[in-house]
Amino acid sequence: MGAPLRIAIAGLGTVGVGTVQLLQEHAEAIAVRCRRPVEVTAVSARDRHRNRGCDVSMATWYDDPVVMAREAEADVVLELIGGSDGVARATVEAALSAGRAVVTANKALLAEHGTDLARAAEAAGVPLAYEAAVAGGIPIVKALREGLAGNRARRVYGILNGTCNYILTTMEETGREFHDVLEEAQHLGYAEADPSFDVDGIDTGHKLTLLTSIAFGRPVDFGAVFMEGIRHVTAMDIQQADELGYRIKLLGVAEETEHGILQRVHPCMVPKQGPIASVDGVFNAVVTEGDYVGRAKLEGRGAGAGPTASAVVADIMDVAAGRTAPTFGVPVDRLETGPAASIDTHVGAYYVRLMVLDRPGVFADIATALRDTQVSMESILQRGHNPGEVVQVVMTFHPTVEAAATRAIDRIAHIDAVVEPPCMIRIEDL
Ligand SMILES: NC(=O)C1=CN([C@@H]2O[C@H](COP(=O)(O)OP(=O)(O)OC[C@H]3O[C@@H](n4cnc5c(N)ncnc54)[C@H](O)[C@@H]3O)[C@@H](O)[C@H]2O)C=CC1
Ligand SMILES: N[C@@H](CC=O)C(=O)O
Ligand code: NA
Repeated sequence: MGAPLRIAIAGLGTVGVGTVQLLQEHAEAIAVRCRRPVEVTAVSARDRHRNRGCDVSMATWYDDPVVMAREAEADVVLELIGGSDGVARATVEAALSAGRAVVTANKALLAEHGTDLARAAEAAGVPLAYEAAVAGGIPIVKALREGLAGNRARRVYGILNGTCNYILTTMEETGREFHDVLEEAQHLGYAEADPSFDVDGIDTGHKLTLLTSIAFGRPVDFGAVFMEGIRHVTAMDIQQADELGYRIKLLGVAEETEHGILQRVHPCMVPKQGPIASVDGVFNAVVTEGDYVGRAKLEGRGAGAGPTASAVVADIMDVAAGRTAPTFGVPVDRLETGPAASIDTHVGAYYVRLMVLDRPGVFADIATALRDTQVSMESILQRGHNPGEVVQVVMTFHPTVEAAATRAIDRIAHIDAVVEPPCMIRIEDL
């Protein structure tokens, strides 16, 4: 048995406590596999006296995680605080400067500053590990960076936010309202400190940024990600999707196109029989398409204490066993900058729901708008017939370039009888 690997933990919330519990419960098996024990020697959180249901009495307490990262008797610093700047970033930078390995679950931090932090880790000669930051318990970072490393990536996509998938699944199964279900996801420990990061697609954008870097060997480029969340998706849309043979999922998609790498996050209607549609609740799934391997899919819990701790501990065990890899798969100076494609260039089919005054001539106005913008309609259906009242009209467009679809929807939104902004959801054959 080698010398213990000493761990300092910054942040004792959902993920921090889950990690302490896992390390304690599986201490013996972890030591056997790593050929050395793993010991928590230092901890830091906001409130020293809070009962967290886990024992950290063996560790030295630090009020300031940055001081801990600099001074504690530790080989590895776990950053489990969150946030793309402030104390989380300062903690990681202090740890790397002090030559300590870092394990973090913080996708916001890495999506914003990952390239610089990877450079700092390289300069210090220590690993910066983040399996928990992408799709929680699914070992997708390891899979892409190691298991699939021989391939040239074509596309990587998936359900990357447990909170949104939980909300969409529960709304579909129970007909409950969005806000009610969001509160439940927060109680279960799935949501971010600010849940708008979940429901507005930002968290998925952060994770997609990291997947893009690893899969395509690019520096992180969060600014290039198109993001749209799930707030506008209603029970009506979920029901319409069902009737059309689809389910609605919030997806992150990164793909090579003739215009460059396109990174997009938005709700999608996906075929019920496809590989993504059946992934429910807090589960995430990531599908990768490589030139030699073809399609590979990984599925598992994307949020919550247990699954996230599982990924944090896997990273710790890699450090303990001396298994290291460059942060994004290749050294930072080999990451290749290239063009980023705009969402306007995306080609796909579209679902559009309108709320319109039920009166003659509305369909003719819609047809004119589509003719003028060169968009081809696949189907149109009016729900109900109530002259003078508001009724729902659902359309689908044949595959078209997004710029044209957007122009068409904008024209339609300006028709007098259209009383609410149209709801558009992209249809994907994924
Ligand atoms: N909850 C989940 O399912 C998942 C969370 N993550 C990420 O893990 C990280 C932690 O998330 P949670 O555990 O859910 O958050 P949390 O809010 O439950 O815990 C945050 C912890 O950080 C501590 N903290 C905050 N500010 C501090 C400061 N200035 N000094 C010292 N400690 C401070 C808090 O006291 C708390 O113990 C975030 O980056 C999050 O995005 C990643 C995957 C899943
Ligand atoms: N809030 C995130 C937590 C894991 O990354 C989610 O819901 O997926
Ligand atoms: Na993961």
